[in-house]
Amino acid sequence: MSAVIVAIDGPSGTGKSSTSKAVAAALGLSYLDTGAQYRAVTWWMLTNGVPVDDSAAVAAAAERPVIVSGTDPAAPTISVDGTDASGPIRTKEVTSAVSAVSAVPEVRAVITALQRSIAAEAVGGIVVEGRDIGTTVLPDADLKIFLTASPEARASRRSGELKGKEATDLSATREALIKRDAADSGRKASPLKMADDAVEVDTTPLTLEQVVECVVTLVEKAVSAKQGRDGENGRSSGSGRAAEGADEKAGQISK
Ligand SMILES: Nc1ncnc2c1ncn2[C@@H]1O[C@H](COP(=O)(O)OP(=O)(O)O)[C@@H](O)[C@H]1O
Ligand SMILES: Nc1ccn([C@H]2C[C@H](O)[C@@H](COP(=O)(O)OP(=O)(O)O)O2)c(=O)n1
Repeated sequence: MSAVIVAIDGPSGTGKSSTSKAVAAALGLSYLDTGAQYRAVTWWMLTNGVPVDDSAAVAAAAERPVIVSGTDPAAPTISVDGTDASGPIRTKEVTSAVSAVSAVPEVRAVITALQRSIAAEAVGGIVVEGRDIGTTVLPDADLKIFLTASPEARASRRSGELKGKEATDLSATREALIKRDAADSGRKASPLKMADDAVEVDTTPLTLEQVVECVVTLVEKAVSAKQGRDGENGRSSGSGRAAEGADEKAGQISK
Protein backbone atom coordinates (compact mmCIF):
# COMPACT_ATOMS: atom_id res chain seq x y z
CA MET A 1 0.00 0.00 0.00
CA SER A 2 1.22 3.53 -0.71
CA ALA A 3 1.76 5.72 2.38
CA VAL A 4 -1.20 7.54 3.90
CA ILE A 5 -1.19 11.34 3.53
CA VAL A 6 -3.26 13.43 5.94
CA ALA A 7 -3.81 17.19 5.46
CA ILE A 8 -4.88 19.26 8.47
CA ASP A 9 -5.76 22.91 7.82
CA GLY A 10 -7.48 25.69 9.72
CA PRO A 11 -7.00 29.11 11.31
CA SER A 12 -4.62 29.92 14.14
CA GLY A 13 -5.28 28.39 17.55
CA THR A 14 -7.68 25.70 16.37
CA GLY A 15 -5.28 22.98 17.54
CA LYS A 16 -3.60 21.98 14.26
CA SER A 17 -0.07 21.54 15.64
CA SER A 18 -1.03 19.76 18.87
CA THR A 19 -3.52 17.49 17.11
CA SER A 20 -1.28 16.70 14.14
CA LYS A 21 1.70 15.82 16.34
CA ALA A 22 -0.37 13.57 18.61
CA VAL A 23 -2.11 11.83 15.71
CA ALA A 24 1.19 11.26 13.88
CA ALA A 25 2.82 9.91 17.07
CA ALA A 26 -0.14 7.59 17.80
CA LEU A 27 -0.13 6.13 14.28
CA GLY A 28 3.63 6.07 13.60
CA LEU A 29 3.45 8.72 10.88
CA SER A 30 5.79 11.62 10.10
CA TYR A 31 4.68 15.18 10.88
CA LEU A 32 5.25 18.47 9.04
CA ASP A 33 4.46 21.94 10.45
CA THR A 34 4.25 24.12 7.33
CA GLY A 35 3.55 27.26 9.38
CA ALA A 36 7.00 26.83 10.93
CA GLN A 37 8.48 26.92 7.42
CA TYR A 38 6.76 30.23 6.58
CA ARG A 39 7.87 31.55 9.97
CA ALA A 40 11.44 30.44 9.20
CA VAL A 41 11.47 32.30 5.86
CA THR A 42 10.05 35.37 7.64
CA TRP A 43 12.76 35.19 10.33
CA TRP A 44 15.42 34.97 7.60
CA MET A 45 13.96 38.04 5.84
CA LEU A 46 13.93 40.03 9.11
CA THR A 47 17.46 39.05 10.12
CA ASN A 48 18.82 39.75 6.64
CA GLY A 49 17.32 43.23 6.43
CA VAL A 50 14.74 42.46 3.73
CA PRO A 51 11.79 44.89 4.14
CA VAL A 52 8.93 42.44 4.71
CA ASP A 53 6.25 44.84 3.44
CA ASP A 54 8.03 45.14 0.10
CA SER A 55 6.72 42.12 -1.80
CA ALA A 56 9.17 42.61 -4.68
CA ALA A 57 12.13 42.54 -2.27
CA VAL A 58 10.73 39.44 -0.52
CA ALA A 59 10.11 37.76 -3.90
CA ALA A 60 13.68 38.49 -5.04
CA ALA A 61 15.07 36.80 -1.91
CA ALA A 62 12.58 33.90 -1.79
CA GLU A 63 15.04 31.22 -2.90
CA ARG A 64 17.89 32.27 -0.61
CA PRO A 65 17.02 30.79 2.83
CA VAL A 66 17.77 27.07 3.15
CA ILE A 67 14.95 25.59 5.23
CA VAL A 68 15.24 22.08 6.67
CA SER A 69 12.34 20.48 8.58
CA GLY A 70 12.72 17.42 10.83
CA THR A 71 9.53 15.35 10.70
CA ASP A 72 9.65 13.23 13.88
CA PRO A 73 6.40 14.15 15.72
CA ALA A 74 8.13 13.56 19.08
CA ALA A 75 10.83 16.13 18.27
CA PRO A 76 10.05 18.22 15.18
CA THR A 77 12.87 20.55 14.15
CA ILE A 78 13.34 23.52 11.85
CA SER A 79 16.59 25.09 10.75
CA VAL A 80 17.50 27.99 8.48
CA ASP A 81 20.92 28.01 6.77
CA GLY A 82 21.98 25.29 9.22
CA THR A 83 20.93 27.21 12.37
CA ASP A 84 18.20 25.94 14.71
CA ALA A 85 15.28 28.38 14.27
CA SER A 86 12.68 26.78 16.55
CA GLY A 87 12.93 29.55 19.17
CA PRO A 88 13.27 32.71 17.04
CA ILE A 89 10.39 31.80 14.71
CA ARG A 90 7.90 32.10 17.62
CA THR A 91 8.63 35.75 18.52
CA LYS A 92 6.02 38.50 18.18
CA GLU A 93 8.08 40.17 15.42
CA VAL A 94 7.91 37.04 13.27
CA THR A 95 4.22 36.47 14.06
CA SER A 96 3.40 40.05 12.97
CA ALA A 97 5.34 39.75 9.70
CA VAL A 98 4.53 36.18 8.64
CA SER A 99 1.24 36.91 6.84
CA ALA A 100 2.88 39.50 4.57
CA VAL A 101 5.79 37.21 3.71
CA SER A 102 3.63 34.12 3.16
CA ALA A 103 1.34 36.06 0.80
CA VAL A 104 4.18 36.47 -1.72
CA PRO A 105 3.68 33.93 -4.57
CA GLU A 106 7.44 33.37 -5.07
CA VAL A 107 7.78 32.38 -1.39
CA ARG A 108 4.79 30.04 -1.66
CA ALA A 109 6.20 28.40 -4.80
CA VAL A 110 9.51 27.57 -3.07
CA ILE A 111 7.90 26.35 0.15
CA THR A 112 5.14 24.38 -1.61
CA ALA A 113 7.75 22.48 -3.66
CA LEU A 114 9.68 21.71 -0.46
CA GLN A 115 6.51 20.47 1.28
CA ARG A 116 5.62 18.19 -1.64
CA SER A 117 9.08 16.66 -1.69
CA ILE A 118 9.00 16.04 2.08
CA ALA A 119 5.57 14.36 1.76
CA ALA A 120 6.77 12.23 -1.16
CA GLU A 121 9.78 11.05 0.83
CA ALA A 122 7.72 10.08 3.92
CA VAL A 123 7.54 6.38 3.12
CA GLY A 124 5.61 5.53 6.29
CA GLY A 125 2.98 8.24 5.72
CA ILE A 126 2.71 11.82 7.02
CA VAL A 127 0.42 14.35 8.69
CA VAL A 128 0.94 17.80 7.14
CA GLU A 129 -0.63 20.82 8.83
CA GLY A 130 -1.11 24.35 7.56
CA ARG A 131 -3.53 26.59 5.69
CA ASP A 132 -3.53 25.36 2.08
CA ILE A 133 -2.47 21.73 2.35
CA GLY A 134 -5.81 20.21 1.29
CA THR A 135 -6.52 22.84 -1.38
CA THR A 136 -3.11 23.36 -3.00
CA VAL A 137 -0.09 21.53 -1.61
CA LEU A 138 -1.51 17.98 -1.45
CA PRO A 139 -4.92 18.04 -3.18
CA ASP A 140 -4.82 14.22 -3.50
CA ALA A 141 -4.34 13.64 0.27
CA ASP A 142 -6.10 10.52 1.57
CA LEU A 143 -7.82 12.53 4.29
CA LYS A 144 -8.38 16.28 4.67
CA ILE A 145 -9.40 17.76 8.00
CA PHE A 146 -10.35 21.40 8.55
CA LEU A 147 -10.22 22.42 12.21
CA THR A 148 -12.23 25.40 13.44
CA ALA A 149 -12.94 26.99 16.85
CA SER A 150 -14.58 30.18 18.07
CA PRO A 151 -12.35 33.28 18.20
CA GLU A 152 -12.80 33.32 22.00
CA ALA A 153 -11.59 29.74 22.40
CA ARG A 154 -8.65 30.34 20.08
CA ALA A 155 -7.61 33.55 21.85
CA SER A 156 -7.85 31.97 25.28
CA ARG A 157 -5.74 28.96 24.14
CA ARG A 158 -3.12 31.29 22.66
CA SER A 159 -2.92 33.63 25.65
CA GLY A 160 -2.57 30.62 27.93
CA GLU A 161 0.52 29.73 25.88
CA LEU A 162 1.98 33.23 25.96
CA LYS A 163 1.55 33.71 29.70
CA GLY A 164 4.75 34.93 31.32
CA LYS A 165 6.46 35.42 27.95
CA GLU A 166 4.92 38.18 25.88
CA ALA A 167 1.51 39.88 25.80
CA THR A 168 -1.09 38.06 27.90
CA ASP A 169 -3.95 40.44 27.16
CA LEU A 170 -6.87 38.34 25.90
CA SER A 171 -8.56 40.96 23.73
CA ALA A 172 -5.25 41.98 22.11
CA THR A 173 -4.52 38.32 21.36
CA ARG A 174 -8.03 37.92 19.91
CA GLU A 175 -7.64 41.00 17.69
CA ALA A 176 -4.21 39.85 16.46
CA LEU A 177 -5.58 36.38 15.61
CA ILE A 178 -8.55 37.81 13.73
CA LYS A 179 -6.29 40.19 11.80
CA ARG A 180 -3.90 37.37 10.82
CA ASP A 181 -6.77 35.06 9.77
CA ALA A 182 -8.25 37.84 7.62
CA ALA A 183 -4.89 38.40 5.92
CA ASP A 184 -4.34 34.64 5.42
CA SER A 185 -7.89 34.12 4.08
CA GLY A 186 -7.92 37.25 1.91
CA ARG A 187 -4.63 36.86 0.04
CA LYS A 188 -4.66 35.97 -3.66
CA ALA A 189 -2.07 33.18 -3.57
CA SER A 190 -3.45 29.99 -2.05
CA PRO A 191 -5.60 31.50 0.74
CA LEU A 192 -6.70 29.76 3.93
CA LYS A 193 -9.82 27.90 2.76
CA MET A 194 -11.53 24.61 3.51
CA ALA A 195 -11.20 22.08 0.66
CA ASP A 196 -14.55 20.90 -0.73
CA ASP A 197 -13.77 17.32 0.29
CA ALA A 198 -12.45 18.12 3.80
CA VAL A 199 -14.05 16.97 7.06
CA GLU A 200 -14.72 19.99 9.29
CA VAL A 201 -14.17 19.50 13.03
CA ASP A 202 -15.28 22.32 15.36
CA THR A 203 -12.93 21.95 18.33
CA THR A 204 -14.58 24.66 20.50
CA PRO A 205 -16.37 22.27 22.85
CA LEU A 206 -13.76 19.49 22.65
CA THR A 207 -10.67 18.74 24.70
CA LEU A 208 -7.44 18.15 22.80
CA GLU A 209 -7.72 14.44 23.65
CA GLN A 210 -11.22 14.29 22.11
CA VAL A 211 -10.02 16.00 18.93
CA VAL A 212 -7.07 13.60 18.66
CA GLU A 213 -9.36 10.59 19.15
CA CYS A 214 -11.74 11.87 16.46
CA VAL A 215 -8.94 12.46 13.95
CA VAL A 216 -7.22 9.11 14.70
CA THR A 217 -10.55 7.38 13.92
CA LEU A 218 -10.89 9.30 10.66
CA VAL A 219 -7.32 8.40 9.65
CA GLU A 220 -7.94 4.71 10.41
CA LYS A 221 -11.04 4.78 8.22
CA ALA A 222 -9.12 6.51 5.44
CA VAL A 223 -6.38 3.86 5.66
CA SER A 224 -9.00 1.07 5.43
CA ALA A 225 -10.56 2.75 2.43
CA LYS A 226 -7.16 3.10 0.80
CA GLN A 227 -6.38 -0.57 1.45
CA GLY A 228 -9.73 -1.39 -0.11
CA ARG A 229 -8.91 0.60 -3.21
CA ASP A 230 -5.41 -0.91 -3.44
CA GLY A 231 -6.96 -4.36 -2.96
CA GLU A 232 -9.46 -3.70 -5.71
CA ASN A 233 -6.69 -2.69 -8.08
CA GLY A 234 -4.74 -5.82 -7.08
CA ARG A 235 -7.80 -8.03 -7.57
CA SER A 236 -8.48 -6.66 -11.03
CA SER A 237 -4.96 -7.81 -11.86
CA GLY A 238 -5.76 -11.20 -10.27
CA SER A 239 -4.75 -11.07 -6.59
CA GLY A 240 -7.57 -13.10 -4.90
CA ARG A 241 -9.13 -13.23 -1.38
CA ALA A 242 -7.05 -10.72 0.59
CA ALA A 243 -8.15 -8.05 -1.83
CA GLU A 244 -11.81 -9.04 -1.33
CA GLY A 245 -11.46 -8.65 2.48
CA ALA A 246 -9.88 -5.25 2.14
CA ASP A 247 -12.52 -4.27 -0.37
CA GLU A 248 -15.30 -4.72 2.23
CA LYS A 249 -13.71 -2.01 4.40
CA ALA A 250 -13.81 0.57 1.65
CA GLY A 251 -17.41 1.49 2.48
CA GLN A 252 -16.49 2.52 6.03
CA ILE A 253 -15.05 5.92 5.27
CA SER A 254 -17.37 8.77 6.33
CA LYS A 255 -16.84 12.27 5.03
N1 LIG B 1 -9.27 21.21 21.87
C1 LIG B 1 -8.48 21.98 22.62
N2 LIG B 1 -8.90 22.42 23.82
C2 LIG B 1 -8.11 23.23 24.58
N3 LIG B 1 -6.87 23.64 24.23
C3 LIG B 1 -6.41 23.22 23.05
C4 LIG B 1 -7.18 22.38 22.18
N4 LIG B 1 -6.44 22.15 21.07
C5 LIG B 1 -5.27 22.81 21.24
N5 LIG B 1 -5.25 23.45 22.42
C6 LIG B 1 -4.18 24.32 22.94
O1 LIG B 1 -4.29 25.53 22.21
C7 LIG B 1 -3.00 26.05 21.91
C8 LIG B 1 -2.88 26.27 20.41
O2 LIG B 1 -2.89 25.01 19.79
P1 LIG B 1 -2.05 24.72 18.47
O3 LIG B 1 -2.06 23.24 18.26
O4 LIG B 1 -0.72 25.40 18.51
O5 LIG B 1 -2.98 25.44 17.36
P2 LIG B 1 -2.67 25.84 15.87
O6 LIG B 1 -1.54 24.98 15.39
O7 LIG B 1 -3.95 25.59 15.12
O8 LIG B 1 -2.32 27.29 15.87
C9 LIG B 1 -1.99 25.07 22.50
O9 LIG B 1 -1.57 25.55 23.75
C10 LIG B 1 -2.78 23.80 22.67
O10 LIG B 1 -2.33 23.00 23.72
N1 LIG C 1 0.36 26.22 4.77
C1 LIG C 1 0.55 27.41 5.37
C2 LIG C 1 0.92 27.49 6.72
C3 LIG C 1 1.10 28.72 7.29
N2 LIG C 1 0.98 29.83 6.54
C4 LIG C 1 1.26 31.17 7.06
C5 LIG C 1 0.02 31.88 7.56
C6 LIG C 1 0.15 31.85 9.06
O1 LIG C 1 -0.37 33.03 9.65
C7 LIG C 1 1.65 31.73 9.28
C8 LIG C 1 2.09 31.01 10.53
O2 LIG C 1 1.48 29.74 10.59
P1 LIG C 1 1.40 28.92 11.95
O3 LIG C 1 0.73 27.64 11.63
O4 LIG C 1 2.74 28.87 12.60
O5 LIG C 1 0.48 29.85 12.81
P2 LIG C 1 -0.11 29.54 14.23
O6 LIG C 1 0.60 28.38 14.82
O7 LIG C 1 -1.53 29.22 13.93
O8 LIG C 1 0.07 30.81 14.97
O9 LIG C 1 2.16 31.06 8.14
C9 LIG C 1 0.59 29.75 5.22
O10 LIG C 1 0.43 30.77 4.56
N3 LIG C 1 0.39 28.53 4.66
